[in-house]
Amino acid sequence: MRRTIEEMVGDVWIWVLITMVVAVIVGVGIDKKTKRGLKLPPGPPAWPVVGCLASLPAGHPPEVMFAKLAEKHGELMLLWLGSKPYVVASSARMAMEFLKRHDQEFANRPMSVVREYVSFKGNSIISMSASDPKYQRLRRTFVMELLSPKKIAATRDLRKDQVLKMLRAIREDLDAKHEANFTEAVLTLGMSLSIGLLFGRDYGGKVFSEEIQTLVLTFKTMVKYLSMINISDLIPSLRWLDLQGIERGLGLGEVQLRKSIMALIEQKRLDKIRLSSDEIESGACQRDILSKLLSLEGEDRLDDDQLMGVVFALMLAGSDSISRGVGRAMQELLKQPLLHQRALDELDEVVGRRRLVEESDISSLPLINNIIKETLRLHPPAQLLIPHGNVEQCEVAGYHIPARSTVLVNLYALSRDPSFWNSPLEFAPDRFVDSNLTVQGSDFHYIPFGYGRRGCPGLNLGGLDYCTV
Ligand code: HEM
Repeated sequence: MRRTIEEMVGDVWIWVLITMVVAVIVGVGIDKKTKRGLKLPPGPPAWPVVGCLASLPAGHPPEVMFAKLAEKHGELMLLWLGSKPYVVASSARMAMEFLKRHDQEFANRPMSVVREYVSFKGNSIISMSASDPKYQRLRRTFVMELLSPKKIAATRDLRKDQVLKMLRAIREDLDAKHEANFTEAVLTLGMSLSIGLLFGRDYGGKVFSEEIQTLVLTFKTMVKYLSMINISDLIPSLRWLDLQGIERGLGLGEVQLRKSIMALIEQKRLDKIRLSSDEIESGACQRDILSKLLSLEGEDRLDDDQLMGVVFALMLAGSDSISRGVGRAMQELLKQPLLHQRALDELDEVVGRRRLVEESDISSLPLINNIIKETLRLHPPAQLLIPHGNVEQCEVAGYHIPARSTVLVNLYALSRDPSFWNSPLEFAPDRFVDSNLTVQGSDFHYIPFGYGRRGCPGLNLGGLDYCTV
């Protein structure tokens, strides 16, 4: 029997109603069980199902909203967003509790709908569980080999090529149109640095091959979903409705991503078969990250989902952080012509105008180094780090943290804390003169790369990329 659209829509709403009622009952149950006899961190009052969503200060980016709430509720807060517990650390002391003292308990990554798709079902280095032996081996390979200072030094020419290509592109645009889109140029550079590192030097550059162009386009769509708040994450019982249509888009994007990344992986596999024994001997099959990952054997061997997960994670970690940071540094310099001039004078004195900056010059450029440190203080690419998570309920600073909480360390609040920073809102690179603060994170009020077992393995490369650009 044919049913009218009205009847079908009516059915959907009956299901929404039933789901909400069940969720309220379950929500109240969970709420009571979680709160009984436990000292939970302070936070805004929460209603079943929607939690404290209605009382959040609207119209701000999440890090600003959480910093505002922390002024009222304190350095450690528990927010029920929908039916999910979110714990926000807003001070250096609390950052140390989670990232150092309780590092092991909070070294997992909570899953979300979008992360399921972009990690190819939890198979990316960013989202694998910290207790998974495969994650531990992969992370060791990254830190000790792929992103080690020696390996990074070996890829110096690749970075130089990419920067030269960007400068040439800007020059050509200036000559032809008397204007150049610097933001676009830096975005392309961030992407080509990542792609070059992942796939090898032939793949980077201003003009990407067709496969790479498709990959970059799909990548950008998926990144957009990453920054959206998805109702299905906050109220999982409504996931089947996909109210914002996000999961539909993610499904289509994932199919395209798989196609594009697998084509590149297959190409690499073929390239490897064609190499002569001399080339294999000289290490030619391990020059880029993907070739090295394809050469892992035995228990280290990665399956296709894990390879794709790593490719996406590195495109995200490498390209976005660099291009956003460099853009922010330029904006700050344009606002302060005197500081800009001092930076140019330093470059003139140390490098001159006849050659480009070499990576070996960087240690002789104190002001440029401090500009980068200050940019990473005020505009870290991951203002809330990447969410951490715990499996079991545990105690932190005298408070019970519910099992399966999402833990956010708010760098925005840390880097504006007046007990650590004078005039914290000012972009003032000279604050780092005679200071021992380093980006390695020995002081918890300054941890732009995170800290501990989930801290950024690309720290050496990230810093270099900034300086070179
Ligand atoms: C200035 C540039 C960069 C900054 C500021 C930065 C910052 C961060 C931060 C804050 C995290 C999360 C730490 C946590 O959750 O505790 C992270 C994770 C990560 N970063 Fe970076 N990053 C940068 C560049 C890079 C580069 C160039 C790469 C690699 C090519 C990279 C690879 C990664 C990976 C794989 C993770 C996930 C680690 C894990 O979950 O075990 N990053 N980064």
